[in-house]
Amino acid sequence: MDSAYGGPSTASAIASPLKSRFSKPSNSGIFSLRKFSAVSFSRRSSGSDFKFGSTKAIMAGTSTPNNTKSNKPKVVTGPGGYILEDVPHLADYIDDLPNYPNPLQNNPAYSVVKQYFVHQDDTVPQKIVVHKDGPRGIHFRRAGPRQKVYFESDEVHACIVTCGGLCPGLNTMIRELVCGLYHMYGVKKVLGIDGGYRGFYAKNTIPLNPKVVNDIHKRGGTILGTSRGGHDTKKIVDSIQDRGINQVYIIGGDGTQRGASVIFEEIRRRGLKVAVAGIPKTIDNDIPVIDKSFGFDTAVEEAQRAINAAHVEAESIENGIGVVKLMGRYSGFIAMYATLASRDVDCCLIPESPFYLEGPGGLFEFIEKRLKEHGHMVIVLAEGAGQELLSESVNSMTDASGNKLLHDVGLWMSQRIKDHFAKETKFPINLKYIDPTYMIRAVPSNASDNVYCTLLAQSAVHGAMAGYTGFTSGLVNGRQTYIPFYRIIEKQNKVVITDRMWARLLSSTNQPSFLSAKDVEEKKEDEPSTMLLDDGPRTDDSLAEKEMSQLKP
Ligand SMILES: Nc1ncnc2c1ncn2[C@@H]1O[C@H](COP(=O)(O)OP(=O)(O)OP(=O)(O)O)[C@@H](O)[C@H]1O
Ligand SMILES: O=P(O)(O)OC[C@H]1O[C@](O)(CO)[C@@H](O)[C@@H]1O
Ligand SMILES: [Mg+2]
Repeated sequence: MDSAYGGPSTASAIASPLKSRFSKPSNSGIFSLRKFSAVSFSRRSSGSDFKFGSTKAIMAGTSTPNNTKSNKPKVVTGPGGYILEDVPHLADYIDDLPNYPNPLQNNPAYSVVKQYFVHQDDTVPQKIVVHKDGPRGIHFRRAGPRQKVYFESDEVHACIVTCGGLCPGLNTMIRELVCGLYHMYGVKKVLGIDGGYRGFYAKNTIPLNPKVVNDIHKRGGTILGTSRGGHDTKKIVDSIQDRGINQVYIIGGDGTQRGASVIFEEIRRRGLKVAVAGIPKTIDNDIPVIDKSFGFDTAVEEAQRAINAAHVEAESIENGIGVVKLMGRYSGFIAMYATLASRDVDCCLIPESPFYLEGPGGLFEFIEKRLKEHGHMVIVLAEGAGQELLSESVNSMTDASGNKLLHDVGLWMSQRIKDHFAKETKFPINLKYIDPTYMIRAVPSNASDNVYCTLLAQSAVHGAMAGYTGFTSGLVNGRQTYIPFYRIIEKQNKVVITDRMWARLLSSTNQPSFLSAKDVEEKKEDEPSTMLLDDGPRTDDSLAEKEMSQLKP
């Protein structure tokens, strides 16, 4: 046990934060660079630096091939419009870094698995729907164990930190990282950072081992604690350096991944042999590129309970209306998926889809129509929906991380509906408002998220052991990948209301779209397509695509 900056501290000071939290109860889709092997192929043994025939390894934004000490995106191009947006490697900026055979090859559990090791050239396409003559597009490095590792097991000193809001699965993720490090690679030194980024320099650390984390996945929250704000890059990296930490696992949402990216840049600037791995966490599912974030499935499932209660209340009384508010600050994924899953919802309102209350085609008109048809209805709204309608009193306050604080749209909406039907139409309604937001976020992860956490955690460990750094471990088209930070932080994932998924929702609820034909045209021009389980064209991106086209002669 050690305290901030590595000094000793009393056991009780360290134990207390942990104690209090403890006391609460085959290759389809994979594109391989080997397909280019007809042309000459070579690779430096120490790093991830490509040179093969017609495929060029370059840093986007520069015209200098193999400029690996640059902090520009690492992009490899190949025939047919193939682009690999690669992740940094420690050997890119540390010369003569030794490598070692992966200890997993002596582990009976793994050595019997045929092709257990991922080929170093396996990559995963971001876009799986392609046209016959279209470019192959952007790919990411496939995650998984490599033949060679760049850390000896007893040299590794790992740390884990959880930042931002809670999300189902945080404890599972911590558990799987610890167990993955211990059981797969024999790593014995793993520290938990207490209370988010600020814990690097302001708090004590928590020693972690498989025994300590054994059943934490059964509890919601995070045994490490979390926080917003408090990111001081210099102090964090000083602390990493002072403690001799050489693998940093950072679990958090978009803000956290931004923080991880600047930590990585500072570590690279100092030339430290420290691998930085991000693991995307967010109940809102607002992180781009990845199929979905862990905890999202659990949130959608848990939301069903609230929607069901709202439905039971609404149908038990004349002209009953159940209003349920779900999380989703800027992205309405939970509301959209909970609505699609439940089938009891008559209207779903999300931040991406503007709506209005009064007049023809407005929400009040729709409510009256639905009540006359069915006698009851359920409205689900994401917390960020309709904030512009409350704009007389725009909330300019932010939380410690700089996220805008929102008004309670659920309460506001409920009152507006009550007022409208009481004063203006004299149409008697019975409205019940349910806000299950924090209850949903605080539950333990479900079975599917637990499995997902295992995959993400093990991929992150394999990546760090293999010397990759500055990456987020993420699922792309159902495959584990390593994604460079700049792709994860460049924008937020949002529901695209001109995509098929939102159209499916509209046809399922039969609610108005609140959009005119002109609005739809404008939206189509503005927006990329939805990233979650949608088979529409993925027209988002691309920093690299743009940069690559600028590089073309
Ligand atoms: N641009 C940034 N640079 C450095 N650190 C950042 C940046 N943005 C956010 N952070 C830090 O990341 C941490 C988490 O950020 P935030 O509170 O926005 O949550 P998040 O990771 O986005 O998760 P969620 O939104 O799902 O709750 C905070 O400690 C914050 O200070
Ligand atoms: O109240 P808190 O804990 O700061 O966070 C609330 C926010 O966190 C989120 O759950 C994202 O993690 C948002 O949906 C929500 O707006
Ligand atoms: Mg966020």
